[in-house]
Amino acid sequence: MRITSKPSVRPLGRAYSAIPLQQQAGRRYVKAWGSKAPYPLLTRDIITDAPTDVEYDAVIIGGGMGGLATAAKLVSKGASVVVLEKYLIPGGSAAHFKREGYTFDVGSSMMFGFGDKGTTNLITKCLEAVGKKIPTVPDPTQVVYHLPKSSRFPKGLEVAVWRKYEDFIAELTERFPHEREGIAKFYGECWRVFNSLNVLELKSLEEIRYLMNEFVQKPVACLNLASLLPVNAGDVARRYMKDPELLKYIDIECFIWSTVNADMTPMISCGMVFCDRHFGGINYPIGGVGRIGEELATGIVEHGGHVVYKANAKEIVMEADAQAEGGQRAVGVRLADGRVFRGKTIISNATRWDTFEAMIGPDKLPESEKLFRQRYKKSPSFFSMHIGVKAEVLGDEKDCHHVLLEDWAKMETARGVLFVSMPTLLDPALAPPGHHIVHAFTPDWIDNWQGMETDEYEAAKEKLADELCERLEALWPGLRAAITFREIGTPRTHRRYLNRVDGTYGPIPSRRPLGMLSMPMNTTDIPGLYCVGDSTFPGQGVNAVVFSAFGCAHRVLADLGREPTWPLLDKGYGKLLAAVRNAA
Ligand SMILES: NC(=O)c1ccc[n+]([C@@H]2O[C@H](COP(=O)([O-])OP(=O)(O)OC[C@H]3O[C@@H](n4cnc5c(N)ncnc54)[C@H](O)[C@@H]3O)[C@@H](O)[C@H]2O)c1
Ligand SMILES: CC(C)=CCC/C(C)=C/C=C/C(C)=C/C=C/C(C)=C/C=C/C=C(C)/C=C/C=C(C)/C=C/C=C(\C)CCC=C(C)C
Repeated sequence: MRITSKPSVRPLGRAYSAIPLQQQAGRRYVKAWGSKAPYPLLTRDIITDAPTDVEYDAVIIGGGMGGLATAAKLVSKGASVVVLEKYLIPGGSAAHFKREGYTFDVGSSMMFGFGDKGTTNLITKCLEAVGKKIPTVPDPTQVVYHLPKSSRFPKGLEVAVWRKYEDFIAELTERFPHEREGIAKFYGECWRVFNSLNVLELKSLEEIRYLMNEFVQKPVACLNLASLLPVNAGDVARRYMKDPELLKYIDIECFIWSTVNADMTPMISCGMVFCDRHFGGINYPIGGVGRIGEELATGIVEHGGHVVYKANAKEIVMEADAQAEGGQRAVGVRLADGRVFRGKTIISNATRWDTFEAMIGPDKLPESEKLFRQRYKKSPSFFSMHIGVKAEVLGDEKDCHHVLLEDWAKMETARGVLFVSMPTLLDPALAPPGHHIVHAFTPDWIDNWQGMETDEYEAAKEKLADELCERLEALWPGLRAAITFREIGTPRTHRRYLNRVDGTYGPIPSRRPLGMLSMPMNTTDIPGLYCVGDSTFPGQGVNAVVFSAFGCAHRVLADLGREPTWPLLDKGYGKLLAAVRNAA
């Protein structure tokens, strides 16, 4: 057994440079190693420059899903765009990396938004914007829960969330037969949300002309959503269900994607997640999650945009502007190497903390940002193990995603919930023949990893990884002995390679929120500066971040005069929206 302990995200390894290069879309690509499929993967031969003597319509800091999806929508409308990515590959926390024949997803492998109907299939739609499509494999389940033992469930509560809604409801009702009606009503409310979302054209809620049109054309859907904006899932769940164990189940249903319990989770997000998994389904992109970012980056370049790697944004350049509120405007981005990219608009895909504190200055925080920091705090990061195992240890396992929790009291504590993704059950070419990938991760705080000497840090990583492997053995006995490769990442790894302060995955409410009302959208109090990604409405998750990108691109296009708007009304509406958000 070979166990290594290296950072989980690094440049593509040496093995890949030996593979014959293909020229595609003006860039260099290699064929994926160990696979016959023609997946293009960026090599180290990457693009590191773009013109600095022009003013772009948009300069985007960060090539995560938020930045790339915004760029894709903008270039598809003819805007000139440059994406500045600090790292060597596109995709951010939704990228992938290769080791010894394995293609590992950096984050989890559970992909929403890949459906082929409705309006909420946002990943399909943003790929389409730049003429791309990725084949996917349907996941038979979203997730299988392995939850704590109790007097009613002496072996533990196990629930599979089947792709087919009726199968899932039948399984949950079988576990809680006395709550048949409540279960149907709660998930029925989720469908009311989803069906409303799934008829709207999803664009910027900060643009009045679009919003009024949607209200006129789909009044019932819009009123439904408006009434649910301040509502949290826990309140709706308790309205219909009484069994404390079932309510805990609803908590973990929310926790696995919001990292908070149902009382802190907005009902609209809940409706989106709990129904899209059955409507569009969970679908895995063949070749790995990182294919999404790669295809988007290629499409952006094909549409005349630029994606620049090794571009470390250090400062958002401001200039005096008598027309702008506050007298200053964001006009460019200065990189660590001194280059300045100027733009009519500047969009940051970095977290709010990395954007405002690090690139503008903690002493220049607008009031709205101070308020945001009182209401939201950084979500935990993750401790993650990317493991290669001999295939036989998984037996006849079919389900890609599992969640393990042995004690309800630990659900919201560090290292409590253990998440598992095994994407090779859907795309075997991601591992060498006869092997599978087991990616196990658990929420963790950076504080647990600070102030350690290197040896102590390495030993702590190995110790925790061993403990998690032991927990996995409850489901797959013999797993430890079947490991052929193991690579460990801590919150420090996430901070370092994803440029996220404390390794956080975005904001979580620090007090009970009014649903989504107080989440900031894409505009900021700094004229010319927009934010996109998981620290904007509606929060964490690839599909959520892509929605934030659709909103951002639409708002920017309206401000550039490339989408119709009603300027006077629009301005007043923007102010009203900000006032409601700040008061919420
Ligand atoms: N469903 C899933 O399984 C899954 C998997 C992975 C990720 N996710 C979600 O994706 C979301 C993240 O998406 P996102 O787009 O908001 O963020 P991201 O972290 O993925 O992307 C941000 C990008 O900005 C870059 N960046 C940061 N600072 C920079 C700087 N100063 N200069 C240049 N580049 C810089 C980073 O390198 C990164 O590529 C997370 O919330 C997570 O929940 C979900
Ligand atoms: C006035 C105003 C403002 C308004 C009016 C009314 C209206 C019209 C409204 C509207 C609204 C809207 C449109 C909204 C929207 C929303 C949305 C789209 C949302 C979305 C969401 C999503 C989400 C949240 C998602 C998420 C996901 C995730 C996070 C995932 C993750 C995963 C994981 C991590 C897990 C894993 C697991 C394992 C491995 C097991």
